[in-house]
Amino acid sequence: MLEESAYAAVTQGSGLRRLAHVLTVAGSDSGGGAGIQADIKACAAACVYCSSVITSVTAQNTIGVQGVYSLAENFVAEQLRSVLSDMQVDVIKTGMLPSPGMITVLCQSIKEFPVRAIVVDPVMVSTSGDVLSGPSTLSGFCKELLPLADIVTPNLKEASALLGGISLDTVDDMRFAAKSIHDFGARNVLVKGGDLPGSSDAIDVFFDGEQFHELCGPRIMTRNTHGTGCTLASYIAAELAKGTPMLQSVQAAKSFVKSALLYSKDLMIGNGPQGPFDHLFMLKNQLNNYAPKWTFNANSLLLYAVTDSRMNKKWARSITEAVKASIEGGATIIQLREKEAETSAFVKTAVDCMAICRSYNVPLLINDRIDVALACDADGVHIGQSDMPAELARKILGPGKIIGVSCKTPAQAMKAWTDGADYIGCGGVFPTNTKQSNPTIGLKGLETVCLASKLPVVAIGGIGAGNIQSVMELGVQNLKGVAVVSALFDQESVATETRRLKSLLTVR
Ligand SMILES: Cc1ncc(COP(=O)(O)OP(=O)(O)O)c(N)n1
Ligand SMILES: Cc1ncsc1CCOP(=O)(O)O
Ligand SMILES: [Mg+2]
Repeated sequence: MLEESAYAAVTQGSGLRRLAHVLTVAGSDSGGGAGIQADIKACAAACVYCSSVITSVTAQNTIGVQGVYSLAENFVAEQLRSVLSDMQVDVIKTGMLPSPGMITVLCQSIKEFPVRAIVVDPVMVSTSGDVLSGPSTLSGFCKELLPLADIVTPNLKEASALLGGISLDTVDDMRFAAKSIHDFGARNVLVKGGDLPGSSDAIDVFFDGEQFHELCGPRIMTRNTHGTGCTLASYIAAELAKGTPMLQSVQAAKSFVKSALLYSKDLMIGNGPQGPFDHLFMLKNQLNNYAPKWTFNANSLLLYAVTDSRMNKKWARSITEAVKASIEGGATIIQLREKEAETSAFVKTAVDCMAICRSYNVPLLINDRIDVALACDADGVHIGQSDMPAELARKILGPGKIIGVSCKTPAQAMKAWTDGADYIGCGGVFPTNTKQSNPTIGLKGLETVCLASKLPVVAIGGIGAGNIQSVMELGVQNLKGVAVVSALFDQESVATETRRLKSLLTVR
């Protein structure tokens, strides 16, 4: 998942690495906003290698499609053979497939050279309204390609076309469409509701054959939406290629498209009504808000130091001194939990602590305060059930920041995951004076939440030298560490106590 290297670098016996690899089979957009060009940029943004088989060349710009020149089917077959017989493709993503014969050729290649997943974007009509693959391809999509698809991503028009032209006007209609398209054999269906009238939000319906998920996001008011469908499908393919699970891949792709549209909303490329957006926006954002999410490594949860200004005051040390000592003792991630600090003092301390943490390459998170996290360019935030909702925090912070959410139940853990969190903090495990009115869940409760969580977990609450090993001995694979306040900071020597806990965590 996230801790996997963005490059999905598999170190092989020889020391060689390989990149996660998406093959896009799609049409070229001379304007560069959609088609093959969008697919390659989306994969590049997701740090995934992208090879390309071109099915058709379009003369296209921000005004519309001026011409389409489709390649001979046997030459598409030749391109497919060249790539698939030589390279280790993880995922195939399909876009414009202009003829039934092209679909047949593709399905034959998929059967001859199986890959880990197939993502089908059933491109039929361009955003400007021009037909890119006509009704003659419908049967090929439904009968040949969809049964091979791991996910298909139609917009409302495409979903309607696949279902014989039915009208789709409500979210209930979209659910019906998702289920009906699933019946063609696609394992997952994402019906995109961007065009659904009468709603300020864009609602997509995801169906995995058992459960429906409504994925809501704000409608971003911009002319620069050309290529969003291609980009979404390619980003899903890229995430799948890295090993991310399906629903999470869809969410990562939605989050990426949203950030790209927001970043590009005032761009002006071309004079027509629909402009392209900037896929590689994160390369340009010096503030790092859009830095790729893979900077989070769940192993950094191992010894998680959470500060407390009252305790540090009691022992006559500053927060910066306490943070530095805990890192020198072996803390692997820091959270500034300064409940009583005034905003300006908190920001100043946070900026100083960031400088320390950066110099040691240890991530620093801010408790509760998204504004402070933004102000000091922290690595992320930790929020509780009554703080800013994680989904909103993700919207504000973008995909590049770490978000942790406190969870006591499997349902909360599931929600944290669908909201786009990176890890959960689970507890209080044992009673503690640091947070007295907090109900405890015990080791059993911790185990239950870990087993239900799709995210890495850090245990918190009353943990110290006497019980740290009983926590880690639970031996649940996604329990990555312990978060500690008083056992580090209500002590005379922070470095000594951190070292003691670290050695207990690392004994074999
Ligand atoms: C790692 C970690 N886990 C849980 C918490 C608790 O956060 P929250 O529920 O928001 O309570 P407060 O810390 O705000 O009192 C945490 N801070 N860190
Ligand atoms: C912030 C928090 N959330 C759950 S318990 C807790 C306090 C943990 O403090 P300590 O490590 O001193 O028990
Ligand atoms: Mg909180």
